[in-house]
Amino acid sequence: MSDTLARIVTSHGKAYIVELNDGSRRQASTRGKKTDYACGDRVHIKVLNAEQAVIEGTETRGSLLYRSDQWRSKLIAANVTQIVIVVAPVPSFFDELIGRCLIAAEAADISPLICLNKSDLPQAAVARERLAFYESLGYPVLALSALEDVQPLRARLHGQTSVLVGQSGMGKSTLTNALIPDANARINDISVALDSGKHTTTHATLYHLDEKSDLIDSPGLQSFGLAHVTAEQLPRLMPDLRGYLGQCRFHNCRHRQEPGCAISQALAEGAIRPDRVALLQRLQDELSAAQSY
Ligand SMILES: Nc1nc2c(ncn2[C@@H]2O[C@H](COP(=O)(O)OP(=O)(O)OP(=O)(O)O)[C@@H](O)[C@H]2O)c(=O)[nH]1
Ligand SMILES: [Zn+2]
Repeated sequence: MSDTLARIVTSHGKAYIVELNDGSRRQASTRGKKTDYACGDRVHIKVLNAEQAVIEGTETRGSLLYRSDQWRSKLIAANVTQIVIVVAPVPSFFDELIGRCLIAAEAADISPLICLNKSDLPQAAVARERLAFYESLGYPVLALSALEDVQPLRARLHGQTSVLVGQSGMGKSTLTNALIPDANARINDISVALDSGKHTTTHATLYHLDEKSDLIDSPGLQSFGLAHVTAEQLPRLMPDLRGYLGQCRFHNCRHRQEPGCAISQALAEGAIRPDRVALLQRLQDELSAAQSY
């Protein structure tokens, strides 16, 4: 038995697969009831034999993505450096989801990339115009067609550990399959290896795109909540609102009906979009509800 470093490449309930530096893999379990490990975690393990290992602890994480709602929060991916928000002209995408993903990325200190897929469709021009707003906030937008060529995206994934997020129908699976041709087959192998007959739906898998680039795929990443952000933090995570912080008359301003609110004033003057203030207020309300549980 020896102590060594490894990376969690699959998490599936309490069962994990870890990859050692030599590229070999082991099924791994944790000590006791400890389950707060995530796909992408760099961990210390004790190798038991050619098939099995025990996870002893994790290295400090560069970032951590949660899936959270009012009631609970679950780790899904660690050490992610980039969130790719996949949108498409058809079906139409929601600014709400883009806004939430961008805030989550800011909160976790992960770079976001907005990827406009299906740019082969005629409706792509209108979608591009809608996305110009996010570009004006400083977020990169990449237009491509998963059916024609994923190379532009592959180039943007280089040197990163990325995750794809997006509404259903935007083309995440098509993109993933184009980037990792045998992804489905590998997921089946993993399910067989880890699933002892039970149905465990939450799993995340890390794929190597090349020596320096990884892609984490997780069904739980299609939408992730923001319950780990505080209501007060929110405007700081929105680049168009950030500049007004500290300018309201009251230091604990909630940016609603308060007199002397810099955000309300900017809204009245047309300097901020109404849907962005509406998103701020909706998230504030959701977070207050979650925190009172
Ligand atoms: N025209 C066009 N169609 C595409 C493109 N990429 C994906 N599609 C189509 O869009 C539909 C949805 O693609 P999926 O990859 O299943 O979308 P998804 O985001 O994984 O959706 P869920 O599985 O529901 O989460 C399919 O019919 C694809 O063939 C593209 O670049 N151009
Ligand atoms: Zn205010």
